[in-house]
Amino acid sequence: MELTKNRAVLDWIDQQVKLTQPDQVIWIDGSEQQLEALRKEACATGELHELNQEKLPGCYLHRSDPSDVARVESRTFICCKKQEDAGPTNNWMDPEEMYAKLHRLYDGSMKGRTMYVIPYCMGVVGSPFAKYGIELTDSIYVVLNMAIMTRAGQKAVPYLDEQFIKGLHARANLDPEERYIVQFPEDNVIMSINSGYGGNVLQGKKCFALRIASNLGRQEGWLAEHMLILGIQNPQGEVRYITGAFPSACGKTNLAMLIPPEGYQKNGWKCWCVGDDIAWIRVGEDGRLWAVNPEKGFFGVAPGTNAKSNPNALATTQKGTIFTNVALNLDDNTVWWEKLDKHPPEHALDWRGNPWSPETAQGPAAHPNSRFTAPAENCPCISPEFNNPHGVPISAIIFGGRRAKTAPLVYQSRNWRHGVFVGSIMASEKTAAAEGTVGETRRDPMAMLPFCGYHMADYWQHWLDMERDIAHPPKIFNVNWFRTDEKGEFIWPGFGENMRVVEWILKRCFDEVGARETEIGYLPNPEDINLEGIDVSRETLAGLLSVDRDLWRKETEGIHSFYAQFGDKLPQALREELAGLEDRLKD
Ligand SMILES: Nc1nc2c(ncn2[C@@H]2O[C@H](COP(=O)(O)OP(=O)(O)OP(=O)(O)O)[C@@H](O)[C@H]2O)c(=O)[nH]1
Ligand SMILES: O=C([O-])CC(=O)C(=O)O
Ligand SMILES: [Mn+2]
Repeated sequence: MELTKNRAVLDWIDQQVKLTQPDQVIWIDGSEQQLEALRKEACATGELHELNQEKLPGCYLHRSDPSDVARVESRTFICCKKQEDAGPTNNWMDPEEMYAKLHRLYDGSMKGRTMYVIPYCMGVVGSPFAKYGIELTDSIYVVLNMAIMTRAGQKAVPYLDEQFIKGLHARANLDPEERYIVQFPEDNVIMSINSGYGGNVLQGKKCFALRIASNLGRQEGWLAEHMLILGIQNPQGEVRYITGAFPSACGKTNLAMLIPPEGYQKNGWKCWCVGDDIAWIRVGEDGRLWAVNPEKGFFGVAPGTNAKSNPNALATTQKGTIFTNVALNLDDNTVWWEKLDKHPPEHALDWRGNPWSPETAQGPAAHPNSRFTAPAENCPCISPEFNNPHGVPISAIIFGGRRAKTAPLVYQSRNWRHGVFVGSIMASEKTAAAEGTVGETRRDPMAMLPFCGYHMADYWQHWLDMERDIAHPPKIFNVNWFRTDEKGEFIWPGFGENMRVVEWILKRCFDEVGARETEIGYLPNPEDINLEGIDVSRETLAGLLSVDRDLWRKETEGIHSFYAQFGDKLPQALREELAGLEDRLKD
């Protein structure tokens, strides 16, 4: 039954029904009863596998097509009227041409299938900062994931107005050559086809909350960012919030759920997770930046998650979770992935569904980009502010990536403008979160390369312009947990121990510690990072905090060639920041 009489909504749905020709149309009301019926149906068809309900209540396993396991950046398009508005880092096609192409692909694509209508809200329902959309999909997997990741169903319906975001997804025949993830920012339309993988087809996430929302943020004066939001409570009971932008699979979920080391806990430190992937950030009436997490769940990387690295994430996945492309432990009908524990299951099916055992293994049991979709409310450290419609005030913004060498453990930018520069030159070694060669270094400004829905240079200008409105800007930092030694091993223990760096960052924000000025920004005096209780010597730390002038000179060459593609559009402020850095690196 239709959940609304809103003509604009119904007319648009009618058009999509005519195009895709499903056998039936079902509105998702968000009720547990309806979702449970869909889970049953998906289990009957093999789309989901029910896991051990005693050990993992409400948990299911899904295997995607082996050709469809990560975001496909080469098939992701920003279709605005002028190519120049999409910029050199986005794929572009003329909207009319793209609509024509897509209409051919969607034509009759839902014949014999059901179209589900998912009304949903990004943000807290009814909040002045929330945004609403509808995703039409023929995939139960998408419905069940959207129900975890967004505030979906009846409750979003009264808020669907003229500006609602229109999304259409069809699995079609999963042909990788005809796979398209398309955003039309001028029409607030999202269309994805021939994929069933999360990041491509859970449209609330990257398509809406980043690519479309970054456009809305630019028009309306706010920022949509690929950032975690973390609250840190000190022994005095004050909670301070930081956001962090790291590229995909570079540690946002892990930092967002950080558990302070024992010594810190004894002294009364505690951390709270507000968000692990996306932050919508606005200037508050008090002149500070305030961040909300528009999502309601976590779509997190499974491999590497374990009781030691991220016990909060592991606990979050123990009920009501959908696992995608992990291994199935046949001994007790539970899940397994690399590094979950030391003992791989004796009898297992790998992520493709083929028999797998540690002795005969040809490859990993779980896909390196296998994921869990888990409700945020399961998280033991979920912030009491999680549902606060105004969000939380931000003291620091952290950028970071995987760099084996160049970037030190942490440094602070000189000011907002320099901080925007530091974000714009972010680089990281590629991970399995997207198609392509793992390990190659690529520039990923603000971790937004695949997610910025307009011209990257205009986006930097928007960041620079925001300064005018922020009376009390957060301080901006860069971190790198991933420096390696000669043997290629990580030098810094990372994970919970990153608290030591976060403490220094907060002290800087509240003028509680000094720093030394270097060519690239302010670095900690090594004695100011607490090393109590870890096996890291002062010398090792000094190494992690060193700035190799030769490497940085090479780095500036890389920045030049990266910046070159933006031509005249590159903000003058960033040109000047680069020149300043080069100057300071001269002998
Ligand atoms: N060495 C080291 N590895 C880390 C650290 N934090 C996270 N990782 C590893 O990085 C990988 C991805 O981490 P996540 O926290 O899931 O990454 P994310 O940024 O949330 O990724 P997306 O969901 O793709 O946006 C996992 O394999 C982690 O084990 C750290 O401090 N040190
Ligand atoms: O979108 C996805 O597939 C998961 C994600 O968070 C990312 O890749 O940054
Ligand atoms: Mn992400």
